[in-house]
Amino acid sequence: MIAVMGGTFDPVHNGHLRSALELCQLLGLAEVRMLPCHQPTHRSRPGASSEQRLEMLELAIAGEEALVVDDREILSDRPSYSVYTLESMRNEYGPETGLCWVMGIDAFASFSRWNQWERILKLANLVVLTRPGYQLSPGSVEAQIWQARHIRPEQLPYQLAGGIVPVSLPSQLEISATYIRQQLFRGQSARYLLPECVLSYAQAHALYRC
Ligand SMILES: Nc1ncnc2c1ncn2[C@@H]1O[C@H](COP(=O)(O)OP(=O)(O)OP(=O)(O)O)[C@@H](O)[C@H]1O
Ligand SMILES: O=C(O)c1ccc[n+]([C@@H]2O[C@H](COP(=O)([O-])O)[C@@H](O)[C@H]2O)c1
Repeated sequence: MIAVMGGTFDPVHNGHLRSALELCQLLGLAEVRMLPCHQPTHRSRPGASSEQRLEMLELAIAGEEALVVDDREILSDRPSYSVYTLESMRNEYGPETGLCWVMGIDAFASFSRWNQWERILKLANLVVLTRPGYQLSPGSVEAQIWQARHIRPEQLPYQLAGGIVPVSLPSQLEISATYIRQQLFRGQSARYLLPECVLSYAQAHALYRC
């Protein structure tokens, strides 16, 4: 089974890293693939370039066997639609490999607005990480999809795609890249929210400043 956590990672922080590591342990996976997007279609242009976000991610996970960078979106010159990415992964890993797209429930809350979301569910399972303070709106399309498709983590090895697996990880670190960027814009410290090497990189490259 292949698990991939897509993100803008502008910058990557301990909320992403700790979640990916704990998920890897919880599901008994060899690794989680960390996939930075290149040209986000759903949000404004990131503060750091694709190459800088990729370099920060590489620094952050250096020496951690359970986390692996997947640079396929950055190497591709087209808009970063997850459906294309999952098609590419399906072609690479073949029809018999289970694929899991990992996301926070905040991201899942707008899943019905993703490009070809129904096709995404034909290509992969969704692993949705619960986060304090985030809930699906009752009656929303996402709440209906959730209701219709949720499965338990133990069922994942037998389901190649189409299931939704809610996961509550032990660490629920309420860290966001938005807050980190705000701290740096204000000239305030962002220490302990992200790896020191990533913070040093951001400072050395004058990222997230006015
Ligand atoms: N602290 C966290 N704990 C668990 N999942 C997270 C956390 N922060 C982000 N995620 C999830 O990681 C994925 C990538 O997130 P992203 O790169 O947008 O980070 P972010 O901190 O939410 O950034 P921003 O504040 O810029 O929107 C998304 O699926 C998101 O839900
Ligand atoms: O394909 C889409 O339409 C789509 C819409 C919103 C988000 N995504 C992907 O979801 C991942 C998390 O997005 P974000 O904004 O939380 O960093 C990232 O890999 C995005 O490319 C994808």
